[in-house]
Order: sequence, then C-alpha cells, then structure tokens
Amino acid sequence: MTGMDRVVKGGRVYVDGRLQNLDVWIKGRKIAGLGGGHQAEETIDGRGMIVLPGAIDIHVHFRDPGYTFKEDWETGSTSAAAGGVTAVVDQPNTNPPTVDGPSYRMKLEIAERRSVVDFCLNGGPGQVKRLAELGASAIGEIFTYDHGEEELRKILAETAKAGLLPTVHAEDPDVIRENSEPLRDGREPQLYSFARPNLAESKAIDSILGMTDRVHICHLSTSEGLDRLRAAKGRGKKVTCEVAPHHILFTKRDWRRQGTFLKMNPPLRDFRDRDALWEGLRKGEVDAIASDHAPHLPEEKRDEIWDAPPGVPGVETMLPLMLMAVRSNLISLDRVVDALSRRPAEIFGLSSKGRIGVGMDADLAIIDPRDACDIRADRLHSGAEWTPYEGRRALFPKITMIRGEVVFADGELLAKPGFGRNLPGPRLLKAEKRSEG
Ligand SMILES: NC(=O)N[C@@H](CC(=O)O)C(=O)O
Ligand SMILES: [Zn+2]
Ligand SMILES: [Zn+2]
Repeated sequence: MTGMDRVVKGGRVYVDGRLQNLDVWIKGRKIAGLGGGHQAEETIDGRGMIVLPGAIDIHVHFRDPGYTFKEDWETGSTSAAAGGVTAVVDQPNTNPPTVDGPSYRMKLEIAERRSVVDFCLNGGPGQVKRLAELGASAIGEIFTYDHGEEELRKILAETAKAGLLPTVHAEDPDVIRENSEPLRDGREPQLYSFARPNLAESKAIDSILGMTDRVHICHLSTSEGLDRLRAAKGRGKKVTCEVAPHHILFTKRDWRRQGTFLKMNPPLRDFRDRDALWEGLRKGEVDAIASDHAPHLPEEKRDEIWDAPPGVPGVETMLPLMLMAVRSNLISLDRVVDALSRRPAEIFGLSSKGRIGVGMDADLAIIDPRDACDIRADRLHSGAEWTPYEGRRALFPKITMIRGEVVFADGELLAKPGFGRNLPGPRLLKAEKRSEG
C-alpha cells in the first residue's frame, strides 16, 4: 500500500552523525518525524537494529541495454537493494552507449520499467547538451584513454557549459602502451598491474586537472593520485573522488588467488596504495565509496589476462563489507555513512536523499548487527553469478526501504520491477522548477 503511515520503532538510528535511540515515523514517501510517541498504521520492529540512510552507489554498470546476458536493470537493481543500496548512478558504456537523445530515452524507458531502486543515468561524451536537457545526472565516465587532448578539452568544456559534472576514468594511454607492449608475451595475470602502472593514473589526473576546475575522479586507486587530488583541492579546485571496494580490500598479492577474475581497470595496486586510500577515506579526503559494479560472466573472466574483460561485481557487497570494516575498527561508522550516503547525494545533487532527517526520502538500510554471515555467490542477486568476495564475512541489511516502501526484507525482493524512480539531473531539475513557476 503506498502513502501508508509507518514507524520504525526501537532502533538505533544514525542521525546527525551518531546512532540515537529514536523511532522513525514515515508518512508516505518521506520521513515525517524522529523521536518517540508516534502511532502509525504499520510498525516495523527496529529493536536491536541499526538504522542507516540507504547507500547511494554513484558508479554501477547494469549492462542494460545491450549486454543483458551479464546483468540487466532487474537483476542489477535487485542486487543493489539486497545490499542496502537505495539509489544508483548507471554508466553509459552500454550498447548502444548512452550518448544522445534516442539512446538516453531507450535506457530511461527500460530502467523505469525494470529497476527496483531509484536511479540516475549518466550520459557519455556525445550530444552533451541534449543529454543534459533530458535529465542526465553527469557526463561520464569519460575514459581518458578514449580521447586525445583536444577532444577531452572539448568534452569538458561542453559538459561545463551544460551545467553537468564530468566524471573521469583517469588512465593515460601512452603510459599504458609503453608498459603493456614489453609484457604482452607474458601470461601471468599479475602482469596486468604492471601494464597499467600507478603512473598511468597520476599522469592522467595531472592532465585532466590542467583542463578543468571541476571534476569527479572515478575509482581512485593510487597514493600518487590521492596526492594530486589533495593538492588540487588545496588550490581551490572543485575536485571530488570515489574509491571502489576492490581497491581497498584487495592488493596485487591477491592475483595469485583469483587470477583473471581480479582483472579490472584500474588494476590491483600495492599495499601502500591500499593503505593511502584507507587513510584518505578516514580523513574525508576521499569523498565517496562507489562499487564500480562491472559484472562479467565467469566464463568470460576465464580467459588470458590480456583478453578477459575487466571489471568485478560489487554493488550488493559494498555496504555489508564496509560495515564489517567498521566492526574491525578499520574506519568509523560516520565516515562510512558519509562516504556511502551523504557525500554521494551531495556530489550528484540528490537533495532529498543521503541522510535521515525530517522531510528526507524514507530510504533506509536496517541492519541486525548480530547477523554477520559469509558471502556466498549463490545467495547474491547479480546476473554475474560470482563475487570476488566469496567467503568473506559481511553484514547484509535485514530490510531495505525506499521512499517509505519495504523493497527487500529477509532475503526476499518485495518491490515490483519498475518501483525505482528516475532521479533527474541538474538541468532537468532546473527546467522543472522553472515550469512550476
Ligand atoms: N572497471 C572496469 O574494469 N570495467 C568497467 C569499465 C570501467 O569502469 O572502467 C566495465 O564497464 O566493465
Ligand atoms: Zn572506469
Ligand atoms: Zn566503471
């Protein structure tokens, strides 16, 4: 039933930077009150539970349209909901790529019909103005190795003119070429980290920072890259960045265990990079954690290192693994909530999401802290049907709620495909405000 009054009773709720014993009173889609004494038609028992704002994953590849044999909007968004993710930003490298009006409308129609979580659609470098008018949330990810300098400058200028955020995949093509060629006869998977060394990322970040004052760096993976971004922020550049779980939970050492399954771009890095990224997350220099959920089927990943497709699934395991990192004192809860909810919402202008407060969308992840379990691929929901985190301990939410409706509970999807709503980007939002007068 929509528009129902509900109250999440007796939980420890994350409000204003800390867990507080509060009831969360929900009227329709919004949080209507925090505190005690609310009556409602339906009570959700929150006793013993931790109630967090839903996670917002600003970097997913749901592969739909075009690669639905790997993932589609229904399997990808169900996987998100099962992992406490209540909104996603989908990348344009689908088939067709989301680079113009027709392809944007095609993906929007599919997502509106099939997604069970709220979603933003990024546009790829193409008809930037048209994409902005249609509601694209940002332009990206822009792969620096796909464009020469002149073309990159043009894309960045058009993106700024359209009032959109550029999000960039920073790896320098010359460094990749120079380092890959001598290694191409090798077959050991770990060569891939040497083929795309840290310098590829730091050089690409340097060149992008020389072209624009406002940019979001996707899946930052190196300590040198973090140094560049810290310096740029210090010079007043509007730079934000995200880190993917695989770059803080794995290192080059893990190649020996999972081989080409751990191939992704940028590749696995050293201990010192992993430690620098954790430090950056703890200090808030890294703004967000984003999964870069990039599903490929196991049979695709079982190939030569130079031929296997890059990317690993991660949307469903991201929040559960970060909650275990809190439990192991690797990071505080407030840094995790900030990086998974508040900052992602801010970066993408989702003003009704990202935190628990009166008037905000009732997007909640309700977790029983006693419920830790081992990650098992056969209990996950992505079309990828495998996970690089098999066997690791994780804390999955008991209940995921979006705009006041219980979407996922006790391992079951309760929402219908199409429940998810498109979150319009800044240009469309402005146009809507103008038309409301
Ligand atoms: N990260 C990856 O290794 N792969 C991503 C693309 C990307 O994010 O670069 C994919 O779409 O498969
Ligand atoms: Zn990327
Ligand atoms: Zn990506």
